[in-house]
Amino acid sequence: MNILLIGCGKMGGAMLRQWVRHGEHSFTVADPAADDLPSGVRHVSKATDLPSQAFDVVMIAIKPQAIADVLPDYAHALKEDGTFVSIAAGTSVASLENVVGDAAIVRVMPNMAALVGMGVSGLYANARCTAEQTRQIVALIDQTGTCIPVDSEDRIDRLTAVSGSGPGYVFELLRSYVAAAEELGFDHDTARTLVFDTLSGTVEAARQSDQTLEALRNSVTSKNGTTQAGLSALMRDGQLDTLFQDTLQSAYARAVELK
Ligand SMILES: NC(=O)C1=CN([C@@H]2O[C@H](COP(=O)(O)OP(=O)(O)OC[C@H]3O[C@@H](n4cnc5c(N)ncnc54)[C@H](OP(=O)(O)O)[C@@H]3O)[C@@H](O)[C@H]2O)C=CC1
Ligand SMILES: O=C(O)[C@@H]1CCC=N1
Repeated sequence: MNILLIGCGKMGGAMLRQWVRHGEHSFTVADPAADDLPSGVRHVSKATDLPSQAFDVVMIAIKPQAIADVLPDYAHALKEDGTFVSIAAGTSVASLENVVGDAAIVRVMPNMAALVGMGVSGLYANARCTAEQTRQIVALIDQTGTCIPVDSEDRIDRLTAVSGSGPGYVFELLRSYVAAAEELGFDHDTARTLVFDTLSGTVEAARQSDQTLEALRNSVTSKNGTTQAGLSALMRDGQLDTLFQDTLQSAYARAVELK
């Protein structure tokens, strides 16, 4: 497919690098600020540099607040049977239709793990998308990690709170965990290795196990042992659950505000 990427910042740039690595599609980037693009990617800095109806996919990867101003200039570049794909948080299909009219529109919510080809994305296609258009976009997003199609737009906003914003929570957890390991006397590099390997090894063990997460936790918690002492400080009589619930609800509420 011939794909136009509007905005090539942190998220669009991460996905683009995976797509280029797969080598299946042609890309043009429209972003005045973009430099250091992968080789083979075309760059335009003005919408007027683009021919009409040249692209199978126009991918919107700018900030939600900029879409209404920027997208109208690029809408002419999509083929009549092409697909608009938006990765913007919140911005609804209805808001996008207000800008581009009645069109095939797919909302995708990726996450920053796409940087290493391990992203997880939700995908919602509006009623104007044919089965073939949806299949093509699912296959495209699969190249950045895992793609999970959902059948309601609200699911995309909920998924934004879980996995779209998820790397932000995980980076912060890692920062705090590493800082605590340093407080306990480890140098920074050793603290990073201990925490990162504990995290990634434990996630993999959980993925490969058929036991519940609660059973796995209990299996490493000796009665009156060190893990029990640590966990009772971490869980604080249910406050950890409340903290995660508040975190996800706050992110979801913001996605709804951005509609
Ligand atoms: N970051 C993340 O983890 C995730 C982000 N998203 C969504 O992805 C979108 C982009 O976010 P993110 O990559 O973080 O943001 P960035 O600011 O890193 O990227 C946006 C890019 O668009 C460029 N841009 C601004 N105006 C224009 C224009 N008129 N034409 C073309 N390009 C323009 C910006 O340039 P300049 O910097 O000069 O303004 C920048 O390079 C957002 O809608 C966000 O909701 C979704 C999931 C995860
Ligand atoms: O913080 C944001 O709004 C974007 C969308 C999901 C992750 N980052």
